[in-house]
This record gives sequence, structure tokens and C-alpha cells, in this order.
Amino acid sequence: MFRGAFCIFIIDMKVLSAQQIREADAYTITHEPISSVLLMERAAAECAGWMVHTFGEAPPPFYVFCGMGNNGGDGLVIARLLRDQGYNVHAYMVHHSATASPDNLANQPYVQDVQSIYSPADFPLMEATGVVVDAIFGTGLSRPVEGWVASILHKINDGYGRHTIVSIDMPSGLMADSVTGHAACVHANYTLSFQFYKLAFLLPENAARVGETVILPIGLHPDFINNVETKYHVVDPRIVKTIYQPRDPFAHKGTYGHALLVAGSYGKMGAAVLAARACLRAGAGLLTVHVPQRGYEILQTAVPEAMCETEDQPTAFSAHFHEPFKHHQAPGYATIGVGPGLGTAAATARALEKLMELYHKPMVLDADALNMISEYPFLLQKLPKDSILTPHPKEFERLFGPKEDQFERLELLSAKAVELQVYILLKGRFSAMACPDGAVYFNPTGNPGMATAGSGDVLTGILTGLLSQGYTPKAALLLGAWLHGLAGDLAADDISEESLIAEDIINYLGQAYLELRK
Ligand SMILES: NC(=O)C1=CN([C@@H]2O[C@H](COP(=O)(O)OP(=O)(O)OC[C@H]3O[C@@H](n4cnc5c(N)ncnc54)[C@H](OP(=O)(O)O)[C@@H]3O)[C@@H](O)[C@H]2O)[C@@H](O)CC1
Ligand SMILES: [K+]
Repeated sequence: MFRGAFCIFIIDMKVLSAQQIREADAYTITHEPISSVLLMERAAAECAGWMVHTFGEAPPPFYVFCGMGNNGGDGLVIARLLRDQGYNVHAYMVHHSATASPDNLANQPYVQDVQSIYSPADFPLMEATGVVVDAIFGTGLSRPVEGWVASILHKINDGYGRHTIVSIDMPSGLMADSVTGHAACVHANYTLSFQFYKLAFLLPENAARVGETVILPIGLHPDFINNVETKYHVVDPRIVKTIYQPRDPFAHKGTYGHALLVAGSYGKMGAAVLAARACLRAGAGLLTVHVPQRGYEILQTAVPEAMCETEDQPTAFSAHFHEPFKHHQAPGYATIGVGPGLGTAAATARALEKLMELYHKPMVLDADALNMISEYPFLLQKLPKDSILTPHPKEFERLFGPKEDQFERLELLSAKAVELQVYILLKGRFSAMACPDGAVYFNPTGNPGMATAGSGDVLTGILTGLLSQGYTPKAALLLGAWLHGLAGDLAADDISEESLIAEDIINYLGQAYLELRK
């Protein structure tokens, strides 16, 4: 079902730091109890099993590069397990440090013919069809990799495209919780990571290093996992299935709210149409769309299910408050989505200000609504509590200022959600959704085909439709982002990422809902 970077067997929603993962490791060893060397055996067996499952039919030669810590220990056990099953395995020890960890040492006697690497000259020739297993560094990486060891990582990368590169737990060289920058780092095709996502995997700058991530369960102790506190989470199918509320058999259209969308301007009516269709497909009971007069026929023809209000202006919304949009009626709507294709005229910004003064329930603000707020920052203080803002990275930067580094940007995202008491969805491959309590959730669904015009308008429509039905803002946000990505994944499965257009996301929304019932 999942496409792109994430293949999920079982996951824990929490994203832990390298330090917390070490604590989980130690807690499990003490409380299961299990010896650390057996925990390593369990982790390596999961990796070896995945490799047999993935490559077993036409067995390639495996080239296993081990470091001297426990990541290297995993590599030694993987080499032994694959050999035991009859595979052609070449094992190497990269001597980056003077001493090996105890569990690494404990495994060395059980793997014969390990070739030592002390310099780039020792790097082996490898068959093009080979699988390179990168077990040099994991969560114990404490500083950028430099010198001849960096050259080894570069040499592994030189084979990218010829070999399949599988990194164990982390691509070697990647820092789990801080900036890797331009330091040497393996670029993996697959990263087999233990039990938890690492924050670094979820940042766009690391996508090419991490490749496709496979989270393997290794039985870390559930008590630790349940009690450990973390700010970062990844949304998973269990949580969205809990949020999803099947329809009441006695429902009528009033049960699911009357939403208002304020969208569209001359030349941008498509944004209004997409948002409106998505809002209805997401399940809003009734929808009114406020558009400019010249967009009336377009909207009524393209979305006959919606009611339409018009404004005698080139933008949907102006400070002239032309009939029939009556600001004083705004509070009657279950929710309001503002922004797609709206334009940023000063009169429109004044109308937005007035709307925010009159409307106190959570709204959805996207695109030009956010651009107007960036232009008139005092509007930030007028946001109704618990509203949802959905900026892409450029809009985020215009709203809250630039940040060089993605970790700092995440911190800023969380801090702004707390300060303004709103939800902020920062769009990306793994959209990051910050809540008013500071927690940040990453959405794993979606694919590169969704980087297409109108995709954001569809998201605005979905979120407005879910709020309209009575989902809480947090529920609407997590469920909406999931459904949006999943609909895109289902569409791409049928028609390819390249051909996917925003309309397709709407058309597959129904199938995405059906997936939640499975
Ligand atoms: N969590 C779990 O539940 C489980 C975890 N497991 C596995 O343990 C892994 C973590 O193991 P780990 O702590 O031994 O660290 P690891 O990544 O092998 O690196 C440490 C070595 O690297 C060295 N070193 C560091 N930076 C360096 C640099 N820049 N350049 C050069 N050297 C550098 C450092 O030596 P130093 O020179 O700093 O003294 C040390 O020798 C984890 O990723 C997972 O694979 C599983 O086995 C079982 C369950
Ligand atoms: K590794």
C-alpha cells in the first residue's frame, strides 16, 4: 500500500533521539531481560530475513562493510546469518577506531575471512549486481566522518546505481538528531532501521541519503516505549483508523456541517473548483463557495453540488463587502476555508481581517490567505484559536522568517504553533504538523507525483470538509493529511506519478476512505 520512501511493517509512532534509543536498548536488556549480544542477534536476524525476502530469488553477492561499534556488530551477525543460508558473502572490517565494542568483539570469532580495511587502497572490487550492506556507523556516530574513512563512504557511494546499497539502522555518516550538512555520508537505496524513525529520516535534505526506509521491529521493551516522552511522532494507520468516524445511519446533510470556502480570483478559478470538490468529497454536508462574479458560471458548472455566492470584484473577497457575502453571517458556518487562488489585494486583506474578527471557530488558511498574513503580520494575532495553517516552505519562510537548518525550522514550527495556539502543517515529503501543545506529527503518505499544481488547494478542501463534519482540528489535520497522501498514492499506483494531477487526488479520495475501513 505504501509507496515511496516508507515501507511499514510495524512502527512505533514516536520518533526518538539517538540517546533515547540507547536508553530503550538498555531498558530492554535489563527488563526483558535479554543480553545485549542477543538483542544484536535479534536485530541482525530481522535484517538478514528482510534481505533474503527481498533478494533471495536471484541471490546476489553480498558485500558487508562493518564498523567497530555495535552497528558493525550487526553487520558481522548479518554476514554470518546470510552465509549460514548459503549466500555468497564478503565481509570487511573498516578500522576507523583503535578498539571494537564488546558485542562487536564477541561476534568476530564467528565470521571467517573478514578482510581489514585501513585505507582506501584496501577497498575491494565488487560485482555490479552485488548488494552492499553498510554497517559502518549507526546511532553512535558522534562527529562528522573525515579522512580516509570518509573516502570509504565515498567509494561506497560511487557504486550507487550499480550496486544496491542497504544501510543498517542509519546510512553511515548521517547524524540522527543534528545537521549532517555536507559531511561524508552513505547514500542508501534502503535503510533498515530498528523500531523507530530517526528525526533525520523525515527531513527533506536527507531523502537522497536514506532512500526507502524499512522499519523493523526488534522487540524493544513496550513499557519504555509507552512511557518515553517525545515531541516528534509519525502518524500511522492505527491512529488514523481511530480518528476516522464512520457515518451515522440516521445522518442528514445538516449533520455534517455547512462549510464556507472563500477562494478564486480572475485567472485562478481552478483553485476554487479544486478546493470545493475536495471539500465535498471529504464529506462536508453543505458547501457555499464565495467567488468573484466572473467565476459564478465556472463554479456552478464545475461543482453543481455547491452553493455559490459572488462578489462584484475580480477577487472572491473584498473590503467592499458586496452582497451577497454578509460578514455578519459568517459565524453561522461550521468552518471556513480561505485562500486558494484568492489574490492578495489590500481590500482582500481587510476583508480577511474583518472575517477573523467575526469568526471565532477554527478556520483553514492556505496560499494567498497566508501570503496576506505575511504582508500584514498583525493578522497573526487575529487567527481564531486552533485554526489550521498549511504553508509550503516558501510561505512558511515568508510568515516566520528563514532558517538555514531543517532542525531549527522544525523547532520554529513547533514554537509558532504554541505561541499562536494554532495548528501549522508545513508541506513536504513528510509534511510536519505542529500542534498548539508543541507536538509535531509527520505524515508518511504521499509521493512525488503530488508535487503538482492544485495539490495544496485539494488539501485545503479536505481539511475544510473534515472540520465541517465535526472532527476536532487535530483529528481533521492528521486524518486529512493522511487521506490526501493516500489518495495520491492510490492514484499514482493506477496512473503513474508523472501523470498525476490534483483532480486525481480528489477522484481517489473515496478509495482512500475505503482503505480506512479495512
Ligand atoms: N538501539 C538498539 O536497540 C540496538 C542497536 N543496535 C545497533 O547498535 C548501533 C549503535 O551502536 P554504537 O552505539 O556502538 O555506535 P556505532 O554507530 O556502531 O558507532 C560507534 C563507533 O563509531 C566510532 N565513531 C563515532 N563517530 C565516528 C567518526 N566520525 N569517525 C570515526 N569513528 C567514529 C566510535 O568510536 P570512537 O572513535 O568515537 O571511540 C565507535 O567505535 C545502532 O545503530 C544499531 O545498529 C543493535 O545491535 C541492537 C539493538
Ligand atoms: K550503517
